[in-house]
Formats: sequence, structure tokens, C-alpha cells
Amino acid sequence: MNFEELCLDTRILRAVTEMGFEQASPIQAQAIPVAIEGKDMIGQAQTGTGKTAAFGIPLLQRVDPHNKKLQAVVLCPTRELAIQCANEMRKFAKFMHGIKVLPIYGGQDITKQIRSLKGGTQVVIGTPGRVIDHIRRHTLKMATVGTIVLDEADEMLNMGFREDIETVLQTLPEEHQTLLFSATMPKPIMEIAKTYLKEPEIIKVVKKELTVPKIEQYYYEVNPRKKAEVLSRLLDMYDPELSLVFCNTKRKVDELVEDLKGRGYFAAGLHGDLKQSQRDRVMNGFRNGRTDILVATDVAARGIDVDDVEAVFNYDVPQDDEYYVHRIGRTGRAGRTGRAFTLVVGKEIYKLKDIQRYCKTKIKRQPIPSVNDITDIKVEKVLEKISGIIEQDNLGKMIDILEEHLEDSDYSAIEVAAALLSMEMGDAVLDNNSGEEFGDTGAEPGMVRLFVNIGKKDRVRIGDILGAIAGESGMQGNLVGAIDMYDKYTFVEVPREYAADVIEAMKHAKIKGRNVNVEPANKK
Ligand SMILES: Nc1ncnc2c1ncn2[C@@H]1O[C@H](COP(=O)(O)OP(=O)(O)OP(=O)(O)O)[C@@H](O)[C@H]1O
Ligand SMILES: [Mg+2]
Repeated sequence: MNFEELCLDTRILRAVTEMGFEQASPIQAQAIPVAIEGKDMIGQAQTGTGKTAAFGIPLLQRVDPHNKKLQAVVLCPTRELAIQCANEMRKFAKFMHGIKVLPIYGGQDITKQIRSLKGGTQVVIGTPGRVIDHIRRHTLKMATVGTIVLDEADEMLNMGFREDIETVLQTLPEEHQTLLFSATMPKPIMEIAKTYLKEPEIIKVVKKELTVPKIEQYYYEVNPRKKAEVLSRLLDMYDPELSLVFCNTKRKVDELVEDLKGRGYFAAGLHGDLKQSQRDRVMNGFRNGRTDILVATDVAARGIDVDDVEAVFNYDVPQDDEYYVHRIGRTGRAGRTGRAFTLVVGKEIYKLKDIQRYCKTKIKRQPIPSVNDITDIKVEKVLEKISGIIEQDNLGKMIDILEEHLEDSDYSAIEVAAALLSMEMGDAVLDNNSGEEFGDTGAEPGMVRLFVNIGKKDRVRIGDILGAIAGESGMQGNLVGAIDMYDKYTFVEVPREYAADVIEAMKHAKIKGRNVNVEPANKK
């Protein structure tokens, strides 16, 4: 549907056209007419499908630029989202002179915010805590608010904002419109809706799968100690313009950023422990391409909309099914394509299966790219660069220099070229160790079943065997699973990516003074 068909204010229509929006997305086509009428509404649509405009456009259309009182409030879970949403709203309002849109959030000087608010702000986009703060100080007067929006409502509840949201909702005047938006709609949201929304129109644009079909989804089974290595191989292989990498904890974010920087990538971290000014700097760096890898926790990156995020990496499998949807939704936005990669360690494969069921989508297993794959790709890139330079036909001086040096040198031209190539390529990557070679050993998914033979077993307990395996291979003990212990042989299961290490380590190990032989079970 065209935006012309949506009966928009001509000034908004002009702005939308200028922004390059041609067709309204399905959620916009359905939500905008309902919201313009002033009805309450619940909107659910996949990530990156334009929910901001779906509430932002009708909200602005209902604002009177000549009235300088507060008329609309949008609640968002994070400061970054408040800023992003305010920026998008300002673009929609570009030709509506006299409309002021202001983001307010914690961490920013409150007196400065108060001063800005005094200048006649009709639309406030804020985080719940800071909005309440202003309500208590009487610097936000809710009595004149006609529209309230809860964006990413589920995330706000997850973050413990439920009470704050209810407090805000209770300050609203009798006559008002409530719009509730989210990519997912769990139960607690429906409870809020029941209590605070009046006969809401429910607009659901959900396809069979929760994730966007244009995002290709892959997973890799990895050894936890080689995660950073695998990540950098994938980065080299796919060479995304911008990437977002998710970790489950702030500490992991910091560690991984250091690791990636050490490997020569332009990476920066984003999480809740950073000061607001640092967070702003990181986001700006990412938006303008100074940083090409943003490593973040879930909360920090929710709803973030940056063009050209071509790949999302789940460095850790998300703890929550819904997080997966939101994480990978940072790519493939507004109809673009994208790729999502998940690194899976051992039994996390079961979590991933849950996620697939929840999303009703298929995440394909892929082998970890080998050193050779990466080398091929790197060589190809260097050669491309080289042909570019040769074609510029500007090499006379360099050719002279080389000819002079090669004349009385022991090296051939090809050797020199090879040396330059190796300089350009940087460090070779580590060996491949995906456990692929073991095939099906009858183990649980993600595991390899090993046959452990220690000859006569009178004094040996299963615990001794498991302990030795963990100890010798440096793997955490709880990753080794005991399957069966018979008179002469024992089966154990270890994560696929450890299997080779275990077999190697056990060649030189003894259990209770006896030599051991460990092999994949399918070899028996
Ligand atoms: N009709 C449209 N045509 C083209 N681009 C659009 C259209 N509507 C929105 N966009 C762009 O699509 C991107 C994603 O929009 P938006 O951030 O509103 O998605 P969202 O549904 O809120 O996603 P999330 O669930 O991740 O918060 C933005 O860059 C926005 O400018
Ligand atoms: Mg959004």
C-alpha cells in the first residue's frame, strides 16, 4: 500500500517520501488508520518491519503544533532506543513546524532536560524511570497527554519496568489513547493490555515464523576455547559491512572486544555498565562505520536500527528464545537480506532446538570454515586488490626498484611475490577442530561417543575415568557424560569439538596407573 492511500497530513507524507519510504509495510498499512482515529491498539510485527513509523506517524498527525503543551509520550526500554526513536520522529515531523520532539533518559543531566522541556515540548520519548522522575518533579505534566505508546513493551517488563509503566499509565487523563507495540507478545503484556487499554484493536502481522525470512540462519558447533577464533574466521569469510555480536554477560563483551582488537578488528562494546557518554560514542562510531563490529549484551541492543548490519553473531546462545528473535532482527531490516550465525557449545544444541521450535524456523548447521577456506578467500581478496593496482598502470618506479634488487639477489620474482602475499595476509589461522571427522557415533546431538578401554577394571570407577578425561584434556568435568560401564569397556560422551583433544590427550595418560585407549565408538 502507498502512503498516499493512508490519508496522511501532507507535511508527513512529504517527509516520508523524502526518507525514501515507497510502500507502507504491512504493520504500517494496518496500524496507521486505526491509530489516526484515536483508538487503542496492540501491534505486533516482526523485527525491522517499521513499527516506529506505525505508531510515530499517527501520533504526530494527532499533535497540534500550535499547542505547546505535552501531547504524546513514548516509553522505550533503553536510552539508545529513545534517541533512535526521537530521531526517526523528528524526520517524520520535519515539515511540521512548531513540533518539538525530545528524548529523555537516565544518565543525562536532568536540569538540562528540564530546560529543554520548558521550551514547549509536545512529544517526549523516554525511558520509564526518567519519565517518572520528571512527573514527580512536575516537569512533565501528563494531564494534557492524548497519546501514550509502549514500544518494546515486553522488554520493558523483562527489565523490571512493570511498576514504572503502570505508574505512568495511572497519571494519564481519562481521555487518552494507548498504543502498545512489540515484536513478541508474552502473557504479562496481555495483562497490562487488559487493565489499561480500552477495547484495543489487535493488529498482528506475524508470519508463520517469527524471524524475517530474508535472514539466513546458521549455527556452528564449537569448542568453547576456540569461539573467538571461529568468530574471526566467519568475519573473514563473510566480510560483513557491519556486524553485531551478542554475548550473554557484560564481562564477556569486554573480553571479546579486547580479543577482537588484538586480532586487528575494529570492535567496540556496548553494555549497561558504560556511562551514557561512552554509550553514545560507541553507537555513533558504529553508525558512521568507524567501528565495524559492535559487541553487545541483549538489553543494550534491543530495537537498535542501524543500516548495513549484514551479520549478527550469537557468540553465546541466548538464554531466552525471544532474545534470539530480537538479536537476529538487527539485520535484514526494511526488506534487506542478512545473515545470523550462532556458536553452539556442547549441550547448548538443545537450547538451539528450543529456539528453532519457538521461532518456527530452520537454523542450518554448517561446518566451521577451515584454514584453507579462509586462506582461499583472503588470497582472492589480495589478488583482486593487486589486479586493481596493476590496472592503474602506475607501477613503473616499483618495477625499476624490483628489477634492480632482483638482479643480484638469490630470490626469484615469484618468491618475492609470495613473501609480499604472506605479509599482506597476516597470521595464518589456527587448525580446524570442529569434530566433523567423527561422523555419527550414536551419541546425543553435539556429542561424540567414545569407547574407553583400560583392560581389566577391578579397581577403576567411572568417576576415575571421567576425572582423567576432563583433567587431561582441560575440559570442564561436567561436560563429560558417562554412558555405560561394562566389565571391560566404558562408553562416555564428550562435546564434539573436544573429541579430538580428548583422544590425543588420553594417548599419554594413565588411569590408576594403567594405559588407556580411547577411540570414537563407531570405530568399534
Ligand atoms: N515503509 C518503509 N519503507 C522503507 N523503509 C522503512 C519503512 N518503514 C520503516 N522503514 C525503515 O526500516 C527500518 C526499521 O524500522 P523500525 O526500527 O521502525 O523497525 P521495528 O519494527 O521497530 O523493529 P524492532 O522490532 O527491531 O524494533 C528503519 O530504518 C526505518 O527507517
Ligand atoms: Mg522498534
